[in-house]
Amino acid sequence: MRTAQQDAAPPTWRLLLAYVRPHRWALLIGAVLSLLTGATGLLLPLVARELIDDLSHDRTITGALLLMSGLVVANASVGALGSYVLRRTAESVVLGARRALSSYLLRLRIAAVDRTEPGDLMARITSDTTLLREVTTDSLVGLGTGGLTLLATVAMMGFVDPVLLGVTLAVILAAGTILGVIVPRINKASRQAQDAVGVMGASLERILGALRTVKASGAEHREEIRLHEAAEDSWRQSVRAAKWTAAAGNTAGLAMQIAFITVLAVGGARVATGAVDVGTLVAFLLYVFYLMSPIQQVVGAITQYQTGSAALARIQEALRLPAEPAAEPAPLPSPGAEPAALAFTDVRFRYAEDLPYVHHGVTFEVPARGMTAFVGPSGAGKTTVFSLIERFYDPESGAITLDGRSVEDWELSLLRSAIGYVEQDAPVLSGSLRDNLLLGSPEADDDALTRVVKTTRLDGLVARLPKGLDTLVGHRGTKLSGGERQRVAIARALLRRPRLLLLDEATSQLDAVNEAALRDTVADVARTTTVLVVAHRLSTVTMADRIVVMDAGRVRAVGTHRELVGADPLYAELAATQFLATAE
Ligand SMILES: Nc1ncnc2c1ncn2[C@@H]1O[C@H](COP(=O)(O)OP(=O)(O)OP(=O)(O)O)[C@@H](O)[C@H]1O
Repeated sequence: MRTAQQDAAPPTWRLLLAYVRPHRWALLIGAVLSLLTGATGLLLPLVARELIDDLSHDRTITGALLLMSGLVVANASVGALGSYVLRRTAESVVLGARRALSSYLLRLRIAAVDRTEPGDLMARITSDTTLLREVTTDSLVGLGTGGLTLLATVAMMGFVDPVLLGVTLAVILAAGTILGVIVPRINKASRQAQDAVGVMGASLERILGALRTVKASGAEHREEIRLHEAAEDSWRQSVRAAKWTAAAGNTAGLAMQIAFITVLAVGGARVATGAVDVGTLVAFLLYVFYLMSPIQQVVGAITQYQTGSAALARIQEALRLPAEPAAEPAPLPSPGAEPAALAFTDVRFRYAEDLPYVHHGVTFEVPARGMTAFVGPSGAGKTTVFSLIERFYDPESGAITLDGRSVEDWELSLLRSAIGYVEQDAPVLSGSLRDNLLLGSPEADDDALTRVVKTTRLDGLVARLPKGLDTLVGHRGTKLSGGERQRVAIARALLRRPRLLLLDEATSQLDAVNEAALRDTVADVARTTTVLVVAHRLSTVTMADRIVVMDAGRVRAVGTHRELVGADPLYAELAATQFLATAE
């Protein structure tokens, strides 16, 4: 999902600061506590020098010992508190990123979702945001506190013996040059590892979304191989990142050991010539030893930043996908609201620039109230009409008006609240039957619910289910039959009291009794609401007030069943064949 805009994206550190800004005070407190920990540690070598001095001059060491113990205890307790504050803040940063990302993903334009893999988007919310935790604490704070402690330590070393400091810095600079080569490799490998996790998420989503088909097709083994390949790819890249991270850590560790030995040798020589005393050498060596922690912190910060910035880049990519404007949920139409009138005028539309046109200039009018059926061969563009009304996509040219006003001028939430939409495959979400029915109208009262359950003939099902409306329906409603799912979807749409009902009829047949009952329900609804049906059954078509015949992205005829059977050969053929029933 790399986009051309990525090159123009702001630098990662700026993005990271944007996530961190709301928590800056907590972060500052954590950083100050970390610095205090460092400062208490920095005083220890000086106290040690004092102690050795006292010993060599036969002075009492009780004071120095007490000071040392106090510093050690302060170091540990302030360190623990600082660590807690930082980790808590890092979790808050992750929470903020997850909130922002999940809100954004719910607003994504359908066209953007068409171009992405939902599993990959899920990985961005779950796994990539987790990596922000480390980048906040280890990286941002580590770089700040580690860097400051490093500078303070270097200053103390310069104060103790500038010559030995020169020796130490030369070794550190050499190590720094090597690190400059290693660090970009960590970034690249981390990015690829996270991309592979995304691929794995996408594969999982693909399989779990069609597990029955996968099993029925005997495709488990092939799918297993694909999953394993993605997992192994992530492993390979993570191992590569681990290799470079380990190399970076070891380079820092090795540099410190070399510095320690060099300081010991050069310092020993300086003690021998009387340039410095033993206490100074011991204090300096303690500082070299002490230097290890901030250096490792800084190196860790830089390596963690590489992993985190790779994750951050993936998060930002998702946040740059086209989305709908954020809006408060709109109120549902009031009871008895007027039905809506609809018109398409010369609408041209294609799903993407590299795809052929689906609508080549679609024009039709639907007055308020009554039922309009859309018929035509598969792929004629009937469902696309509904998608354009809902503004899941916008046409390239032409006009779509609802109540005489272009749908583009409607506030999106208001437009959608006026419409009830039943998709062809009638999706049912996991949760209870009640949750599903109330999805679009959470405020509907029990009376309305009971009425709708009755009109959609779900009452028999509710009575049969162990917990009635509160029975869980399983992932994607797998515990319901196809016909039941369809009726749930219709009930859900009706509960919204839509001014325009879009019904994409399932191609599968309902049983005769339920089909007749639903037909009556839809006919009933059409008396007070504008109903548009993509019809696959002759029984539906014959009761429509008007039929729009579509073919290859154009409207070729509009009329009643009787008119069209005689006037339009395609309709006559469809009526005779596809609808599988005899004309009245
Ligand atoms: N999201 C999409 N992205 C790209 N092309 C799409 C998309 N949805 C549909 N199409 C294409 O647009 C054309 C019209 O699809 P549409 O679903 O509107 O047809 P339909 O008349 O409703 O067909 P059916 O009766 O089979 O449901 C088809 O060729 C289809 O492949």
